[in-house]
Amino acid sequence: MDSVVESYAGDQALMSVQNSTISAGGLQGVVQTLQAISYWKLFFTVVCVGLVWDQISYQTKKGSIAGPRWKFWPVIGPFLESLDPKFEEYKAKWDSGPLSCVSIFHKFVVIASTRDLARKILQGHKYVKPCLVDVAVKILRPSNWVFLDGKAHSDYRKSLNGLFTKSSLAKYLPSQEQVMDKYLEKFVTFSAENDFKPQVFFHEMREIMCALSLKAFCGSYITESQIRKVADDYYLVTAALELVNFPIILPYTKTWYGQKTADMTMKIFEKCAQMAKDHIAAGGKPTCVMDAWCQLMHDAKTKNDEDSRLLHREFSNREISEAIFTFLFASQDASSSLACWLFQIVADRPDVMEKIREEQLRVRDNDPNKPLSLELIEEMKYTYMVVKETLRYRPPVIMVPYVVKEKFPIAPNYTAPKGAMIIPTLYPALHDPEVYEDPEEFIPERWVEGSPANEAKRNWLVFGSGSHVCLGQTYVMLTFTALIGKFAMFTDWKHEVTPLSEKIKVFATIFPKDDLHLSFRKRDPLTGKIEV
Ligand code: HEM
Repeated sequence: MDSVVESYAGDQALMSVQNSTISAGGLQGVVQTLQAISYWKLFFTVVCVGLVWDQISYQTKKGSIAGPRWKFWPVIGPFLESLDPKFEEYKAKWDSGPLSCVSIFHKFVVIASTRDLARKILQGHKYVKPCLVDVAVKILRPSNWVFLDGKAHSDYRKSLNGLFTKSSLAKYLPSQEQVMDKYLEKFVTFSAENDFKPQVFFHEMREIMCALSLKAFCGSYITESQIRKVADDYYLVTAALELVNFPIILPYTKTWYGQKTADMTMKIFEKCAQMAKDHIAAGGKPTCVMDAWCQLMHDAKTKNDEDSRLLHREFSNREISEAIFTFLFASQDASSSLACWLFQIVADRPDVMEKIREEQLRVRDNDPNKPLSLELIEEMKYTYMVVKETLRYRPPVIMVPYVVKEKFPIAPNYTAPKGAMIIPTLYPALHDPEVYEDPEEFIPERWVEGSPANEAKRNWLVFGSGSHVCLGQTYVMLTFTALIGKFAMFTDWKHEVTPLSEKIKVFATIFPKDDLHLSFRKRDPLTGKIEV
């Protein structure tokens, strides 16, 4: 970099601009000088000044925190590496210091890798707000609630909280169980078609997650073919919202396909919202998130406390569809990541599988067909701990990008500049050896009540913290405890361990690098007999 700066700095153009400006002593002199220099000289002068400015700006913002001494690649910074992010590179960055930085194009990025700094950012809503890629506004639409900040955001959030309470979630379980039963069969059939030889299950895991969410959100208002269409196309939205993407939507590009898929999905949701309104208006009982929302609006009419007043207005079908789309957006990648690791980890540990199976039958009094209910899931203490430990061991979301709204004195020796991206990392806190003994080991029992892990609430950053903490966290714990329990009872699945199984691939969230090779067979839950 030094040589680049020096070679441009040596260019006579810069010198001649300065000298003649001073001697002419006025505007006329400047104009004459500019006329005298060639376009090439002017061009190189501008480039040169830009490069020097880029380095100075980087140095000023970096201050004393860890990070490259200079921007090795002028202007672009480590842009090319960011196109193919590697977990090991992220980890090296976290290990380089509690606060570190990089600069990509004009974006200055601060990374916080200790528990306390991560929490400080997540809870620092006075200084920061969530940062989505530029194109997200177009895909999720500018009117979407996720772009609200401060009081407007917290009021809107309050009106949504009622959709994810335990009592509301209990009402979505019957339709979710239907999806689980369907996919039990589907995974076995898919495996049979490949002679039960292990095959990539990454896409199947994404599909079941999408189907489970859509059923919980839209209940019976969404048809099977609509579920299939959204599940098939949803990856186009993930690809469109990758951290590095072209901010203008041009036809037939990734972002264009992403926007088309989002519009198609929101259209479906709008129709479902009207059906939910009609159902509740006719005195029907809520069975999905949309119903629950309409019921809350309906019930609020006769109440006048502060929270009910937030629901006094009629949320339009379009508004409901946009919010439900954000739930799908927030859930799809993280849930697929959890599903992949959970099925891999349990298959690789027969003792864990055995304990889950034993518990599943015990809590059902040996009736494997006992329907799912909130009370039943709450008895599945061991299975719950397996889900929780998977989330700690392989947290789906490793970093949460925020943007600095106003100068943020994050540490005694460092103030993050306005406009910078600031990223609290969640992984290091969840692998902190001071809190989790043998953090690289998978130990579900570490979560028993009263244990050091359970008491260390400040380290539990899997779902974030503060005003944007995950809205779906209870949903995640209940759904996954129920899901892995049912699969353990009714199927026997084998995982083919490859050299890449334990390696981490970053694709928005984290996945096994070999895309998960599995095979499922039917199993009799009472005798343990496996169908061949
Ligand atoms: C394993 C699954 C999941 C993980 C690990 C996860 C994790 C997270 C994290 C880390 C955040 C950012 C929190 C912060 O900034 O402090 C978040 C936000 C959010 N999550 Fe989740 N999530 C998961 C599933 C879900 C599901 C299933 C839903 C919906 C049903 C959901 C809805 C949301 C929403 C709406 C937000 C934004 C909240 C706001 O801005 O107020 N998430 N999640």
